[in-house]
This record gives sequence, C-alpha cells and structure tokens, in this order.
Amino acid sequence: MADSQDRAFIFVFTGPDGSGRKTIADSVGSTLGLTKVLSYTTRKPRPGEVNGQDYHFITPELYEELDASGDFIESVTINSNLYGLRGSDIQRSFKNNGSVYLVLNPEGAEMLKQTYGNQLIRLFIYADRQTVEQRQQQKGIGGEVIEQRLGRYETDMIAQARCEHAFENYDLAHTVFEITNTLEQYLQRNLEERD
Ligand SMILES: Nc1ncnc2c1ncn2[C@@H]1O[C@H](COP(=O)(O)OP(=O)(O)OP(=O)(O)O)[C@@H](O)[C@H]1O
Ligand SMILES: Nc1nc2c(ncn2[C@@H]2O[C@H](COP(=O)(O)O)[C@@H](O)[C@H]2O)c(=O)[nH]1
Repeated sequence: MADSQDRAFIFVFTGPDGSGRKTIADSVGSTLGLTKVLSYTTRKPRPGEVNGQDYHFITPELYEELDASGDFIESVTINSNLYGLRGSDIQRSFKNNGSVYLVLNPEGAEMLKQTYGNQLIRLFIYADRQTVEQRQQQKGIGGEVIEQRLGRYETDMIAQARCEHAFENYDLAHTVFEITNTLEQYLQRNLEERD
C-alpha cells in the first residue's frame, strides 16, 4: 500500500523568465490549496520581495554550510547567485499538506524530474521573447538583468518538449483556468485511487 506522500504531486512551474510562472503558480496554488515550497538564494531581495514569501534569502556562508551538509536536492548558480531547494522542505510539506508547487528554471525542473519521476509534473509557461522582455521591464527589473535573462530565452524554450504540459500565457485568466483544470485532473485521479 502506497504511503499518502507517495500519492502527492510536485507541480513545477517552469519556462522562460518573465513568462508569468510565479503569478500563475500562486494563483493556481491558492485556488487548489497547494503548498508552495520556496527556494533558498544568496541573491539580494528586489524591491517588494519578502523573505519567506518569495525566497529564503540567506548569506553565501549559510548557503555553503547547508550545501556542505548535503541539504540541497538541487543547486544552481545563475548570474553569480546560488539557488537551491532543500529536499527536507519538500518531504515536510508532503507530510503536512499533500501536493506542493514550486517555480524553477527548466534546468532545475529537469534535475528534480530525475529524482521524483512520475510524482513530478512540469508545467511549461511561455510567451514570445518581446512579450517576456516587456513584462520584465514593467516589473521594474534592471536592463542588465533582463539582458542576461533573455540570453537564456532560446535554451529555456527548448525545454518545452520535455515537459508534461505546456501553456501559452497571453490572456492570464484563461491560462490560469486551463492550468487549474489540468491540475484538478491529477488531484481527482488521486482521490479516486484512494477510494
Ligand atoms: N498574461 C499576462 N498578461 C500580462 N501580464 C502578465 C501576464 N502574466 C504575467 N504577467 C505579468 O508579467 C510579469 C512577470 O510575471 P511573473 O513574475 O509571474 O513571471 P516569472 O516567469 O515568474 O518571471 P520572473 O522570473 O521575472 O519573476 C508580472 O508583472 C506579471 O504580473
Ligand atoms: N534551478 C533552480 N532555479 C531556481 C531556483 N529558484 C529560482 N530559480 C530560477 O532562477 C531564475 C532566476 O530567479 P530570480 O528570482 O533571481 O530572477 C528564475 O528562472 C527562477 O525561476 C532553484 O532553487 N533552482
């Protein structure tokens, strides 16, 4: 008999920066009552970002310490900043709350897929290059950072083919509706299997 946490899903919202991953993930997650698992980063918070809500913002020293203890299930360096996820955070959320969601770049999503297999569902969110650039500008992200992020756009887009689902994001309400329906099917299937 499978343990209840074996039946929980990890929904990973991925795709190019600025495609709308966080906005969609938080909206779908709140509608479906999913728990968000936050990454740890050595990056400094941007205006409006809150520790414990957007990321766990930590010092490079603490990051090194956690990394040396083998805490990170996945760790990457992006623009000289470290980002990682602790496996224990995912396991704790599974035990307490069931299915979880998180937002990762395609590289991180791929790495986690290798660990969690069928339990992990990748939702690829995308829009054209010009649109993601404009969205980042409107969000107030600096020109240099946007340039660095756009440098990864083509590589990130290639990952679409490996994801379980892909959604174009222009009409936000429509995208959220489509993804909510898709995830409901996974959660419903789980409930039926339990009965
Ligand atoms: N369909 C949409 N139409 C217009 N604006 C959108 C749409 N989806 C998201 N946005 C806006 O685009 C901006 C980027 O969205 P969001 O932060 O969710 O993207 P992201 O992929 O997580 O990128 P980032 O890494 O920059 O945070 C936000 O200001 C968000 O409100
Ligand atoms: N592989 C991982 N990627 C992550 C993680 N946490 C966030 N991210 C992605 O990094 C870039 C840059 O993020 P930003 O907030 O500094 O702009 C973006 O694509 C994030 O989704 C992680 O733990 N692992």
